[in-house]
This record gives sequence, structure tokens and C-alpha cells, in this order.
Amino acid sequence: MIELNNISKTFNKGKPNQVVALDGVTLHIQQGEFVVIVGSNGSGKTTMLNMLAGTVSPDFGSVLIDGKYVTKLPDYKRSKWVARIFQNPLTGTAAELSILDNFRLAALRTKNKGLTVGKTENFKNLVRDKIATLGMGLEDKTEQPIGTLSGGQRQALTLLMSIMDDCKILLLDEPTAALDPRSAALVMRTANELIKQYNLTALLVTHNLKDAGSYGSRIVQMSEGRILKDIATEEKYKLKQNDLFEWFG
Ligand SMILES: Nc1ncnc2c1ncn2[C@@H]1O[C@H](COP(=O)(O)OP(=O)(O)OP(=O)(O)O)[C@@H](O)[C@H]1O
Repeated sequence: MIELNNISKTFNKGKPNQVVALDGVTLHIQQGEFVVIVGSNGSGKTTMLNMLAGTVSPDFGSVLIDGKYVTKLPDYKRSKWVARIFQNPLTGTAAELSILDNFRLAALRTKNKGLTVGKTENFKNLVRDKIATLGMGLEDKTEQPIGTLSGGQRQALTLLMSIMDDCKILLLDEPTAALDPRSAALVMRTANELIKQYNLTALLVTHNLKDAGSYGSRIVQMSEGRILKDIATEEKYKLKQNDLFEWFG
């Protein structure tokens, strides 16, 4: 589903502040895999997600999604396959608009149907039904401004709206870093359920040791722009928190 082949990226090339963010990274991910990415600050985790989202292009190497060469394809042309959730629950939603209008905007982003998209009763019902599956009781509040919700509720809705269409890949870049522990747990559970339900291919960047241990079918450790370790299903479940702690350094 995803192929990163020998990707290198240097920022500020030839300047005193030159940084090698990725240094020959190769990572192949099968459809339905949930890959957790850990590593110290500046090890290249976000840059790798940026390569997949299309917001940064590599100096060398190639990116393939679903067998299609997308190395030079800009982010807005990948958004129908790739959804991305950031740290801040405020990113990705418009606070003053209702929950329903935010879902409409999300649908407009990926569908080529003009401004009428999301105006039908069908769409409203679909959104209500989907929100009900979160089990947060938000399905009766779809006319409420999304800015009135808690960070956790907003992040869970952002997840749902970003994958409701035909998205195949979900990029989670420290999605719970700005949340309190209870909301963070709720958002991670929601993400995990949605990934299974929609059979998504997912990448999670996290500094949370517990989440890195509990979620995902594979774990990748990055250091100085390279992949140091890459452990899949069976082995991952054998890892102890102490082992993982080392991976974060
Ligand atoms: N647009 C940019 N311009 C200049 N340098 C950049 C840019 N993006 C990333 N970098 C640098 O590339 C390196 C890798 O950054 P990246 O954000 O990928 O690391 P990270 O592993 O996600 O770190 P963190 O855990 O702190 O989020 C860092 O040294 C960073 O400063």
C-alpha cells in the first residue's frame, strides 16, 4: 500500500543550518497495517509523514501509494487517499461552524461535487449515524458550533470526518499530545476502532510509551533520519515497557 524507497531529505542545503532530516529511508507498509513510529526529537518522524502527505518532497528516492508513483504529487492531490490528524484539536476544524458544517467542509475537500455536497437529508443522517458510533452522545448536537466541544470530543470528530470518504491512509502525528490523559485515551481508542472498522493503513507518531506499546501491529524506531529498528506483530507484543523506553532515546 505504501512504499518509501531510499528517501533522503536535507533542509537548508549548503547553509550553516543545514539539517539531514531523512537519510536513505526505506519503508514498505502493507494495506491494513498500523505502524507506530517512535524516536527522539528531530529524528525525522514528522518529515516522513510529510513525505506521505505530500507537503514535503524528497531530494532522492520515491514514494508509491497503492502502486502509484506519487513522489511529485502535491498534498491536495493525495488528500482523497491520505487523511492526517495533528497534535492540536483546533487544527482541521472551524470552531465557529457547526459539527455538521465541519463535516460538509470535509466532504467538499475530497469530493468533486461543488457546493451542494452535504446539503441533503441523506448526508445529515449519515453524519448523525457515524457520530453515534463514537458513543459520545454527540449525534444530537450536530447543529452546535464545534468550538464548544472539549478537545477530546473535537479530536474524535476530526478523526471521523477525515476518514469518512474514500481515505485509505491515516497519518496520526502525536494526535493526543495536547489532551488530558482521559481525552487522550478516548481519542486513541477511537482511532484504533476506526482503523479496524475502515481497514485503514495507519501511521502513528507518538512520544507516549504506553500508546506505543498498546497500539499498532508494527513499531519503527527512528534516529538521525534513519530507521534503526522495525518490529512486526508477534515480536511487538513481546516488547516490555522497559525495552520500549530505550527506543525513545
Ligand atoms: N521545514 C523545515 N525546515 C528546516 N528544517 C526542518 C524542517 N522540517 C524539519 N526540519 C528539521 O529536520 C529534522 C527532523 O525534523 P522532524 O520534525 O521530522 O523530527 P521529529 O522526529 O518529528 O521530531 P519531534 O519528535 O520533535 O516532532 C529536525 O532537525 C528539524 O529541525
